[in-house]
Amino acid sequence: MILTPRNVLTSTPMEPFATKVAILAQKLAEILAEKLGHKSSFFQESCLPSTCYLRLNRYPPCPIPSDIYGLMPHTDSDFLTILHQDQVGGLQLVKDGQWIAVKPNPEALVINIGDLFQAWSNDCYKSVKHRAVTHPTKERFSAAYFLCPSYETVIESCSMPSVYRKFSFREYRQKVQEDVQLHGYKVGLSRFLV
Ligand SMILES: O=C(O)CCC(=O)C(=O)O
Ligand SMILES: [Fe+2]
Repeated sequence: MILTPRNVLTSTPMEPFATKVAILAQKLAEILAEKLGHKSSFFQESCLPSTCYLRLNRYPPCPIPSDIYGLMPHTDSDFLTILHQDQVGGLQLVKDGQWIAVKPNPEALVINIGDLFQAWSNDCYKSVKHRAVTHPTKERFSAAYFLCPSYETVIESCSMPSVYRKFSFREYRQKVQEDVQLHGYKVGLSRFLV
């Protein structure tokens, strides 16, 4: 289920969560930019309530979890993602070339760097490859908030020489879709190497 700020804010119990994570996402983006020496209003100007969204994931139990992913390995095509997961567990990420499980903690939020922050930071921050595996007997829920810019936003490295050529978010989404249709998987940032 995809919740945009419009439908989130009118009717669901997700409203307080959405409102809080939206503020948190902006703060985190600013802090991460500042760490690189950039005091920037870029994220506030380009990531608007209408361009960010919340995705509610439900993973039904699966009797053959080793054969079927809840969510295929991927990187997120945004600046950053704030993820809340329940106590079941299933999120895994690649660290030093190995898949590792993220210990589930419903009291904590997981922050994932997305492709756009990697490009903007000129590879200082890396978007993390992750996946969700299923559980043989338990249903699992997670909620992910994606800090995304408008399609017109141009992503340009904050330092030189730039690893990636500049591109609009629209161009990025189109390339991802094209690759998925053509090859069955997302290629991602390497398509935009200089
Ligand atoms: O459910 C999870 O743990 C991961 C969700 C996720 O990666 C996504 O929605 O992009
Ligand atoms: Fe993801």
